[in-house]
Amino acid sequence: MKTFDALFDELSEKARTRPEGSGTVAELDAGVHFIGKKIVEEAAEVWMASEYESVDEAAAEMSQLIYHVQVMMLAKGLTPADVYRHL
Ligand SMILES: N=c1c2ncn([C@@H]3O[C@H](COP(=O)(O)OP(=O)(O)OP(=O)(O)O)[C@@H](O)[C@H]3O)c2ncn1[C@@H]1O[C@H](COP(=O)(O)O)[C@@H](O)[C@H]1O
Repeated sequence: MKTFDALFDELSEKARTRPEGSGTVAELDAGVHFIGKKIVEEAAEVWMASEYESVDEAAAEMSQLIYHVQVMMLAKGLTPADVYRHL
Protein backbone atom coordinates (compact mmCIF):
# COMPACT_ATOMS: atom_id res chain seq x y z
CA MET A 1 0.00 0.00 0.00
CA LYS A 2 1.31 3.45 -0.95
CA THR A 3 1.91 5.90 1.90
CA PHE A 4 2.08 9.72 1.90
CA ASP A 5 5.89 9.64 1.95
CA ALA A 6 6.13 6.93 -0.73
CA LEU A 7 3.85 8.93 -3.04
CA PHE A 8 5.90 12.06 -2.41
CA ASP A 9 9.11 10.21 -3.31
CA GLU A 10 7.46 8.90 -6.50
CA LEU A 11 6.23 12.37 -7.51
CA SER A 12 9.62 13.94 -6.71
CA GLU A 13 11.24 11.45 -9.07
CA LYS A 14 8.65 12.27 -11.78
CA ALA A 15 9.40 15.98 -11.36
CA ARG A 16 13.13 15.31 -11.63
CA THR A 17 13.09 12.93 -14.59
CA ARG A 18 10.01 14.35 -16.38
CA PRO A 19 8.83 11.10 -18.05
CA GLU A 20 6.61 11.34 -21.12
CA GLY A 21 2.91 11.17 -20.30
CA SER A 22 3.22 12.01 -16.60
CA GLY A 23 0.17 13.84 -15.29
CA THR A 24 2.31 15.18 -12.47
CA VAL A 25 4.75 16.80 -14.87
CA ALA A 26 1.84 18.30 -16.84
CA GLU A 27 0.27 19.67 -13.66
CA LEU A 28 3.58 21.14 -12.48
CA ASP A 29 4.02 22.79 -15.88
CA ALA A 30 0.49 24.23 -15.62
CA GLY A 31 1.59 26.12 -12.51
CA VAL A 32 0.49 27.11 -9.02
CA HIS A 33 -2.78 28.74 -10.13
CA PHE A 34 -3.90 25.56 -11.92
CA ILE A 35 -2.80 23.30 -9.06
CA GLY A 36 -4.60 25.54 -6.58
CA LYS A 37 -7.84 25.14 -8.53
CA LYS A 38 -7.41 21.34 -8.49
CA ILE A 39 -6.96 21.44 -4.71
CA VAL A 40 -10.13 23.48 -4.25
CA GLU A 41 -12.04 21.17 -6.63
CA GLU A 42 -10.88 18.02 -4.83
CA ALA A 43 -11.57 19.56 -1.42
CA ALA A 44 -15.16 20.17 -2.50
CA GLU A 45 -15.40 16.59 -3.77
CA VAL A 46 -14.14 15.33 -0.40
CA TRP A 47 -16.89 17.31 1.31
CA MET A 48 -19.63 16.14 -1.07
CA ALA A 49 -18.53 12.49 -0.97
CA SER A 50 -18.30 12.55 2.81
CA GLU A 51 -21.78 14.02 3.09
CA TYR A 52 -23.62 12.12 0.34
CA GLU A 53 -21.58 9.12 -0.86
CA SER A 54 -20.01 5.97 0.57
CA VAL A 55 -17.03 6.01 2.90
CA ASP A 56 -15.00 4.39 0.11
CA GLU A 57 -15.90 7.22 -2.29
CA ALA A 58 -14.91 9.71 0.39
CA ALA A 59 -11.58 7.92 0.88
CA ALA A 60 -10.94 8.00 -2.88
CA GLU A 61 -11.59 11.74 -3.02
CA MET A 62 -9.30 12.24 -0.01
CA SER A 63 -6.53 10.38 -1.83
CA GLN A 64 -6.93 12.73 -4.81
CA LEU A 65 -6.78 15.76 -2.52
CA ILE A 66 -3.56 14.44 -0.98
CA TYR A 67 -2.13 13.93 -4.47
CA HIS A 68 -2.84 17.50 -5.58
CA VAL A 69 -1.50 18.91 -2.29
CA GLN A 70 1.70 16.97 -2.90
CA VAL A 71 1.98 18.40 -6.42
CA MET A 72 1.63 21.87 -4.88
CA MET A 73 4.35 21.00 -2.35
CA LEU A 74 6.64 20.13 -5.27
CA ALA A 75 5.68 23.31 -7.13
CA LYS A 76 6.64 25.34 -4.05
CA GLY A 77 9.82 23.38 -3.30
CA LEU A 78 8.43 22.05 -0.02
CA THR A 79 9.26 18.68 1.55
CA PRO A 80 7.06 16.64 3.90
CA ALA A 81 9.35 17.75 6.77
CA ASP A 82 8.52 21.40 5.98
CA VAL A 83 4.83 20.54 6.42
CA TYR A 84 5.16 18.16 9.35
CA ARG A 85 6.88 20.78 11.50
CA HIS A 86 3.57 22.66 11.57
CA LEU A 87 1.57 19.66 12.80
N1 LIG B 1 -2.62 9.43 -6.92
C1 LIG B 1 -2.62 10.00 -8.01
C2 LIG B 1 -3.70 10.87 -8.43
N2 LIG B 1 -4.83 11.25 -7.80
C3 LIG B 1 -5.43 12.08 -8.65
N3 LIG B 1 -4.72 12.22 -9.79
C4 LIG B 1 -4.99 13.07 -10.94
O1 LIG B 1 -6.01 13.95 -10.62
C5 LIG B 1 -7.08 13.80 -11.54
C6 LIG B 1 -8.37 13.83 -10.73
O2 LIG B 1 -8.84 15.03 -10.87
P1 LIG B 1 -10.10 15.30 -11.80
O3 LIG B 1 -11.08 15.93 -10.87
O4 LIG B 1 -9.70 16.03 -13.00
O5 LIG B 1 -10.60 13.87 -12.28
P2 LIG B 1 -12.04 13.30 -12.23
O6 LIG B 1 -12.20 12.40 -13.40
O7 LIG B 1 -12.98 14.42 -12.09
O8 LIG B 1 -12.01 12.41 -10.90
P3 LIG B 1 -13.10 12.36 -9.75
O9 LIG B 1 -12.64 13.36 -8.73
O10 LIG B 1 -14.42 12.69 -10.38
O11 LIG B 1 -13.02 10.96 -9.23
C7 LIG B 1 -6.91 12.49 -12.22
O12 LIG B 1 -7.29 12.58 -13.55
C8 LIG B 1 -5.41 12.27 -12.14
O13 LIG B 1 -4.80 12.87 -13.26
C9 LIG B 1 -3.63 11.48 -9.66
N4 LIG B 1 -2.59 11.31 -10.53
C10 LIG B 1 -1.60 10.48 -10.14
N5 LIG B 1 -1.58 9.84 -8.92
C11 LIG B 1 -0.42 9.01 -8.54
O14 LIG B 1 0.74 9.70 -8.95
C12 LIG B 1 1.64 8.81 -9.57
C13 LIG B 1 2.33 9.53 -10.71
O15 LIG B 1 1.42 9.81 -11.73
P4 LIG B 1 1.94 10.35 -13.16
O16 LIG B 1 2.71 11.59 -12.92
O17 LIG B 1 0.69 10.60 -13.96
O18 LIG B 1 2.78 9.27 -13.74
C14 LIG B 1 0.82 7.61 -10.05
O19 LIG B 1 1.52 6.43 -9.78
C15 LIG B 1 -0.45 7.67 -9.22
O20 LIG B 1 -0.36 6.68 -8.21
